[in-house]
Amino acid sequence: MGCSAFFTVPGTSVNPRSRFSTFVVRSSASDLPHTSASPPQPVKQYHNIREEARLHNNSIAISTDHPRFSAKYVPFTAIADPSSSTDESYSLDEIVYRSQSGALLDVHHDMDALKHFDGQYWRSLFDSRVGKTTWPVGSGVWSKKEWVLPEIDDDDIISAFEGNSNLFWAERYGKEFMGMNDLWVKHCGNSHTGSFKDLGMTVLVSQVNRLRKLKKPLVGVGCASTGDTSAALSAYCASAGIPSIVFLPANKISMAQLVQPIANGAFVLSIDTDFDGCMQLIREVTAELPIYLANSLNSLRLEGQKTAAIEILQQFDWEVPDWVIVPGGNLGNIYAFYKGFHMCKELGLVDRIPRLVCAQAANANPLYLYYKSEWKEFKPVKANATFASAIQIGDPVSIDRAVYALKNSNGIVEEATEEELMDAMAQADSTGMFTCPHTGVALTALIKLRRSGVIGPMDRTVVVSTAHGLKFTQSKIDYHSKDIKDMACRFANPPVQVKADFGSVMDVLKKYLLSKAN
Ligand SMILES: Cc1ncc(COP(=O)(O)O)c(C=O)c1O
Ligand SMILES: N[C@@H](CCOP(=O)(O)O)C(=O)O
Repeated sequence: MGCSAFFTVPGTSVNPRSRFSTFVVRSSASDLPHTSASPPQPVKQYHNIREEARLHNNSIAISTDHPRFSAKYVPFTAIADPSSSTDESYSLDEIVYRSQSGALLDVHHDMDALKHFDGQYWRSLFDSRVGKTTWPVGSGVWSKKEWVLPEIDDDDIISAFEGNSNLFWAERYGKEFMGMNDLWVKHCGNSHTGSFKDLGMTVLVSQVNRLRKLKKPLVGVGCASTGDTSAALSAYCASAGIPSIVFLPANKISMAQLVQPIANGAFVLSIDTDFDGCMQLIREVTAELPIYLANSLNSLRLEGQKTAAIEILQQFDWEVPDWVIVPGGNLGNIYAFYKGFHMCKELGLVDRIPRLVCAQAANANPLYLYYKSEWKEFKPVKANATFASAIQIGDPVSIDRAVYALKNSNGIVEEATEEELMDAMAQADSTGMFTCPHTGVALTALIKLRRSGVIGPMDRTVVVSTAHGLKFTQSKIDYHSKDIKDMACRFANPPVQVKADFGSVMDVLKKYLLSKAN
């Protein structure tokens, strides 16, 4: 390169006309290694995408003549019943999880400020950010930053460019098993730690990062988990260099989920109880120790999770699907979906919201029972073992949020037995997906609602797949080995043992091809 040689950061290419060109600084010759092969007049480049964000303020790419975007905590009761007027509210920089009366909190955005721009403006802004590596708005969550955590400094954000997950057209599954042409699966499990929890955890851990810089007394972040929250928490904390502490119910989560926080350096407590027991313990512990609570009881999480709903609308070019089906456990996510859709309607991006379906495992179905009682009386249940182990939850913390979401979306609750959910998962896999058992629960709800005619053949329907199937391989192995007590495993596809000789291989292959030719 002679005199114009560039001294580059390894692994980066230097294009002087790139958006990074303002960061190229000519170094003095004495800064540089001098060999006879490299003459001493290079240019040193030390850019990175955070620095670029610092200079350009990528997220507030909006003119300054608008009201300031802001958000605060308010009691959820004020959202659910606006007539119960209260002026109780808290800054997002406070460490608070419940209202004075013990109610859940909600992150409330200054909607008047957001309404300064019309729906078309927001659609174009969000669309312009998809598929980029711009910090932080290249993330599917932070591309909606003004609606998520508008006041956080881009520099405090901890992101793995989560979100922007595939919305899969389930063409063959839809046609062959559902008689549908417009069936979609939102693969939220195709994500950094393999579940939708990344969407919420980037927000929560970013805010913790900010709180620690503000010298708030927080030594670490903790959660109770059925395996996915703990994986996301430990990964984002590890990325930020913040200690994470996870409470796991002993022997109730998959091996793949258990190894995630271990690998990411979390302090892992395996506790001889179920998820509800762990949840109770983490609530007590976070009230006593400088550990920030990372479960969805903390409404910050839902701000990130709601972006999956916005993303679905965006992926359909802002056309609203008829149905969205979400598996439910602790019940934060169904509300997050509702909130995302509702904000899009309120801010004029769309003119209606989809009907929501929450799907539960029959072995852990407190919401389903409540729905069936026509919302008369909620009773927590003792959650029994289920292959959908991440939703083995009997006393969901977000029950009030879920009921609100369902009532306001003309929603439905369905349930799936173990056999139903495993068959649905296997059937979906046989058409090219690799789903988790929780997705099997959601697919079962779809099967039932199609069978009863509630969901029509032409209805555009989205099934939310919440985790990657690779986290749950043991359940698939058991199913395909027909190794599950009292389950027919109708769609099992076990491997065929065959002798290592040409004749034996030919015999089994001919038999197989004949069965396929018919
Ligand atoms: C894979 C998976 N699916 C679904 C859920 C249910 O989400 P929520 O607890 O928000 O209802 C969870 C966690 O609870 C999960 O880990
Ligand atoms: N499935 C969850 C259960 C906890 O839910 P959260 O959303 O309240 O953290 C998990 O993976 O731990």
